[in-house]
Amino acid sequence: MFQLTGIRYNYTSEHTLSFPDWTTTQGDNWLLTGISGSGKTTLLHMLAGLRKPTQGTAIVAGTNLYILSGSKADQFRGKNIGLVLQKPHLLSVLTVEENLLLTQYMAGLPQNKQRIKEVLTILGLLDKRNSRPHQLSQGQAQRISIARAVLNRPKLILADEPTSSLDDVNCMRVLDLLETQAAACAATLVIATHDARVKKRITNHFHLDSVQMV
Ligand SMILES: Nc1ncnc2c1ncn2[C@@H]1O[C@H](COP(=O)(O)OP(=O)(O)OP(=O)(O)O)[C@@H](O)[C@H]1O
Repeated sequence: MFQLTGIRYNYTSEHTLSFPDWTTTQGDNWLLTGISGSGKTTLLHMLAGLRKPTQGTAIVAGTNLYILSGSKADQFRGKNIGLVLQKPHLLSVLTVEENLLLTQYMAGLPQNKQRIKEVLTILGLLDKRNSRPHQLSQGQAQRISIARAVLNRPKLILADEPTSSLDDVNCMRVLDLLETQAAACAATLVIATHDARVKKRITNHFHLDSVQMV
């Protein structure tokens, strides 16, 4: 599904992160683990095309990610990659439904309120479609960010510490949602986490050994 080769990232000239190569198959679920500072978030951002590595290539869904730029990169990401970040990053001036319409628009897809209704129904949030982000609980906002990530039926879903601030019940609920929604899209799912509760559930592990500095 994706293939990362020879990836390095420089935050500064003295600070280069070097990542092992990584290949996944469509529909696999993966855990991305490693101690704090080992580069999990940096790697997820590169997989999403939000950061370009200093060296290396990423083929995602058959496309060479880093040769895309501008609106082409945005549209590719919007159609093919669903992102669940630590904080939901919903636009506060828009309602839940408007945030999701924006997700379709950014991907260059036609407005599809029926699909929004379907996803909100699956996630138990249809009654929140006219709410603004500040009117949601933390758990509800987290589920909206999952709704946004799966809305365009991506081929790859990336989640960065999606459960770290959740209690056990909500942790399992979020994992169930991520797994079932990824399966429904036949997407590859990558969850970056420190959370031992998540580690028990997913068998494929990609571990960043230590801070990979060269
Ligand atoms: N904006 C930045 N400028 C300089 N260095 C950075 C920046 N962001 C991250 N780093 C460094 O890059 C390394 C990897 O950071 P990253 O956030 O990817 O790690 P992580 O494994 O996700 O950590 P955590 O588990 O604590 O979230 C760390 O050494 C960090 O200090």
